[in-house]
Amino acid sequence: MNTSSTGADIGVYGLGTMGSALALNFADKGFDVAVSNREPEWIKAFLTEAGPLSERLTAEAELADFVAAIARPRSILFMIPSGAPMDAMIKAIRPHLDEGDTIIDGGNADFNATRRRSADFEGTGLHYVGMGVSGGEEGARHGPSMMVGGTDHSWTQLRPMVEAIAAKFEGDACVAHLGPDGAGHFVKTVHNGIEYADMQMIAEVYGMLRDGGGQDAGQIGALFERWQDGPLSSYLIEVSAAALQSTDSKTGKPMVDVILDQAGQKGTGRWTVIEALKMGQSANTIEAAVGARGWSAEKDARECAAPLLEAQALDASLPAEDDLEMALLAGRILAHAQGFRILASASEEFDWSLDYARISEIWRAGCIIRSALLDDLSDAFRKELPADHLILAPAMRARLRESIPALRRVVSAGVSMGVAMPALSGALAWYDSMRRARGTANLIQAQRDFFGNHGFARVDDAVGTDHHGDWKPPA
Ligand SMILES: NC(=O)C1=CN([C@@H]2O[C@H](COP(=O)(O)OP(=O)(O)OC[C@H]3O[C@@H](n4cnc5c(N)ncnc54)[C@H](OP(=O)(O)O)[C@@H]3O)[C@@H](O)[C@H]2O)C=CC1
Ligand SMILES: O=C(CO)[C@H](O)[C@H](O)COP(=O)(O)O
Repeated sequence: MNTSSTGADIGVYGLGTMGSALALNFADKGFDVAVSNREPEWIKAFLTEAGPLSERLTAEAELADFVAAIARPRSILFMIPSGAPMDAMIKAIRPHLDEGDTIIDGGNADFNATRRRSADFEGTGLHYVGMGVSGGEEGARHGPSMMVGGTDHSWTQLRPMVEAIAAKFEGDACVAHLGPDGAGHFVKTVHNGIEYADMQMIAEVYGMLRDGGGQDAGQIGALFERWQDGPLSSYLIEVSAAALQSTDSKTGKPMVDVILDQAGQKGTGRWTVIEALKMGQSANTIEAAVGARGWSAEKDARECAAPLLEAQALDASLPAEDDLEMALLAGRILAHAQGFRILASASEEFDWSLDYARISEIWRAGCIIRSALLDDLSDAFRKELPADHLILAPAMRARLRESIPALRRVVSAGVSMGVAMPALSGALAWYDSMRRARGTANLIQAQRDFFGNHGFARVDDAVGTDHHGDWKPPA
């Protein structure tokens, strides 16, 4: 057991894509890093890749030696698959830890597991941090956005190191302590939900231009590249533009044309939707994006259906490029608003006091959903926000006033042409539901009371919920 206050500043366990990049980032910023990995042969390869930075690295194959190489109180970052592997590693490392040490799970973890593990650590003198990390390999190596959940003790210990390696937006480090236990992993999960929605909406516009407009990948990529200079400027538009303009060296075809149309998913989008539904919320734009990945997986059924089901399309022309751009902007605002609505519900449910302005700020650089919009969102959260709803912020209302007509034209064209736009049309449906003071749930309540005697509140007595209807018998 190491009782010494000397040793590495931090330990990084798991030298895969993210762990190795983060370890090098820490070393680059002048921190001494102890590293280890399940398969020890990767450690040697990693040290070779580190080049001169290896001077700052201490590599240990045995868990006990790895822990002993870190100065106390220790910060030990795990970048491994969450779930069972993380539980097993906690069990294995725990006997080697000392009072004040912190274990950090930097993977994409289910926040429920993070809350459970944090509760297990409570009162033991050990600390558990759930830290969402976004930015992929490049971000991890040169500046990720990080969402930290855990105790103040751990944050004090970690802060100088994570601020040093984080992406910077105009000098501001894109990392924050967002709350206790699962707060950081929850915010990362919702970040990924918004990521799914934004990716899906971009793919829907690609689909309209390809299937409705007959454009090739290069043309669409060039259009997206031009959009980088406007209000849609973002990492996801940038990578989509580059991907569409890439060529497969094997066939000479556009890269995207040789990729099977079945999207993978590791769970964070689905968790966003599940947690939202559990809290009585529906982020339908995010749901549509998760659902669309599910539909994409049904390749055999779609191939079977293609010659059997007709589009029976109506006359419509391809929307103007400006309309497509504005429709995507409206969809992006609405998807973010839905994500922040989920965060607000969770903050209330788990008593986290999440700071939405700060969350927008740490998403402005380093992470996958970074975009010009996020700077406006952080401003909006710091100013007047009627009913705590992002879409009611004056600046967002102005953006929506400009862009909703385009979203209507694009969704109408998609419906007429038979081009599926589940996320964009879902965003519009949400907007139209939210702007209607009197919706249609009065009929749902009538139906419930009619067949199940469930009761309802009256417009002239909204407090009581036990009113029943004077129902006419069915004919
Ligand atoms: N890739 C990305 O863009 C992002 C990934 N993440 C998250 O970061 C974490 C790591 O992802 P990534 O680096 O991409 O994954 P990789 O597959 O590149 O690396 C996985 C690492 O975990 C180790 N590992 C796997 N299973 C176990 C186990 N049962 N016990 C101990 N160690 C194990 C592997 O060790 P070995 O070499 O022995 O196989 C390897 O070091 C994941 O939780 C992921 O969700 C978060 C943000 C972005
Ligand atoms: O966390 C990430 C980015 O923020 C990872 O890239 C994540 O793997 C993306 O999710 P999925 O694999 O489900 O598309």
